[in-house]
Amino acid sequence: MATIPLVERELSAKELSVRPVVWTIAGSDSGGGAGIQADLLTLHDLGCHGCSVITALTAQNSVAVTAVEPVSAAMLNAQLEALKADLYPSAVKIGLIGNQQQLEFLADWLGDNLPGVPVILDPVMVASCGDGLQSREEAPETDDVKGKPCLDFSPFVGKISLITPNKAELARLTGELLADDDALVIAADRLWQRFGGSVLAKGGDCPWQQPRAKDLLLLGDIPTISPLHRRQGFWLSGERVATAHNHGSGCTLSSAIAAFVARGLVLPDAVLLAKAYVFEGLRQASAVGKGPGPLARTGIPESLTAMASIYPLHESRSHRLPTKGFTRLGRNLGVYPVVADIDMLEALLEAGAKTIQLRIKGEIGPGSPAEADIIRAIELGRQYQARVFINDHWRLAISYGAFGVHLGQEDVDTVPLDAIAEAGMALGLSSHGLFEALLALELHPSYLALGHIFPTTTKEMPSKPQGLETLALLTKIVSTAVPTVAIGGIEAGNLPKVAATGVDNIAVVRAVTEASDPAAAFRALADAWENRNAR
Ligand SMILES: Cc1ncc(COP(=O)(O)OP(=O)(O)O)c(N)n1
Ligand SMILES: Cc1ncsc1CCOP(=O)(O)O
Ligand SMILES: [Mg+2]
Repeated sequence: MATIPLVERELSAKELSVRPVVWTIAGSDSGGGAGIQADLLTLHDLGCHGCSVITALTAQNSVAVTAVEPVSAAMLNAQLEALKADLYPSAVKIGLIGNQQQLEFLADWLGDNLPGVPVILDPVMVASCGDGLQSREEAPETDDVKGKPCLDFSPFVGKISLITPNKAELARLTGELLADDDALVIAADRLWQRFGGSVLAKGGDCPWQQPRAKDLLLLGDIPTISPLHRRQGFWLSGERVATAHNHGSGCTLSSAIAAFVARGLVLPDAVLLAKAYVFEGLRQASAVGKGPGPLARTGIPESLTAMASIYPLHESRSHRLPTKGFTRLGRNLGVYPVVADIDMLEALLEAGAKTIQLRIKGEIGPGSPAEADIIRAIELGRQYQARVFINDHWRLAISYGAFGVHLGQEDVDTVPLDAIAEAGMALGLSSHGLFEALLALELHPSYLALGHIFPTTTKEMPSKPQGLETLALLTKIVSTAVPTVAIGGIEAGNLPKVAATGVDNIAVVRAVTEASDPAAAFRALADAWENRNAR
């Protein structure tokens, strides 16, 4: 099936026809900076086809909201039914809801008609110019952000994937007075417990967060992310952009999240990309009217500098950052076989492998044959002057002076990384998507594995295959910082397409281990990889 490339912005007519459909259910901003207008610009810019369900008309410009008029219940229903009949969505973003009656209707309608479709709810209550956006009787004018919520969002409980309140909205939704990060965490947690799904509590309007702004991401029980990160909280810390031109930033963020989710990214990856998109949009924003101007539309973010830094809420990995760095490697590691058998490891070294991994799963007892294999693999590495990585068994790797260790995300919280660095060893880390890649980068590994690219039977994976487009995007984002290794389902037939993503290296299991002649299969892959740019 043709898809729209995540990294190339020139789209062919065919690619345009495969844009995923995303609905924005929101208010019209006559000024063009926020609401439906911002959402449609965002969705188009991010390769989606945006459809709109208008909840309310607002008369506004860049300095004030002068009138708000909810559409009738019949009109709301007609828009939803028209779209459902022909333009079924891959994701839905909800912004301004005109009144309580609309809210209740929407919650029921979405539950009944779009089961399983991801819904991103931006609980819009106040425009960036400070004016309330619900009709007057719904939102009595007040400066007190702790006041009663304008709307009762409880009909959405259990029906949304993500809710994205800013500080003022979080305060109103929870009735909490928010004056510091501790209060923000408590309030976001309450919302999380109440709504299910995930919460992104935005910190841009938290005056105490200086010089960086931090959003709190509380992830729900998402089956397609690592169990390690389900029901966990993370701070996403980003540079504040000094600009007055931020009109529609919340709308842009939530519609960008919906766009990336519709394009198949898991929620935490979609949130990070959307945050980077808003960051770039703010950096390049300029005035249109007399007040705050709209964000620029700058396409899918590809730069590491636009990405937020991630810190687990309950534990900072930073204190485990080794003072000594891990061995630095050049970009080119050669085709990287991952094997469980010591004789095969030797045969592949003989065939010219310069980077190789011994991957023996399970406990290894002292004096066991598996321990002997690890010792032998390390010796062979010295003999053949190759980079031999030991998977998982870091104690043995340190004891016998291996070149390096390969660890998964689940290991980095328990393994003393200092000991690996102090031993002068290299560290390879796994990642399954952007969120994990950025988490891993905080530890400055020697290389970063990006997987799994294609379906694999070698290992049971909770995540979906990343595919070539995501691999290309991840490579663009991280490869300025670390050598990259693609893994998962890679073999001679798909090697040219993998090479075209720009990833630095490939790692393979079955393509070598299941070949009738593993050494010959390795040599053929190595030859194809070395000559990848010559074809
Ligand atoms: C090069 C390379 N990339 C990824 C992995 C996977 O490692 P991990 O996530 O620790 O899973 P296991 O291999 O331990 O099952 C790898 N081994 N090598
Ligand atoms: C260990 C591992 N980690 C991510 S994918 C994978 C297995 C890759 O094996 P194969 O090359 O046989 O698909
Ligand atoms: Mg492992």
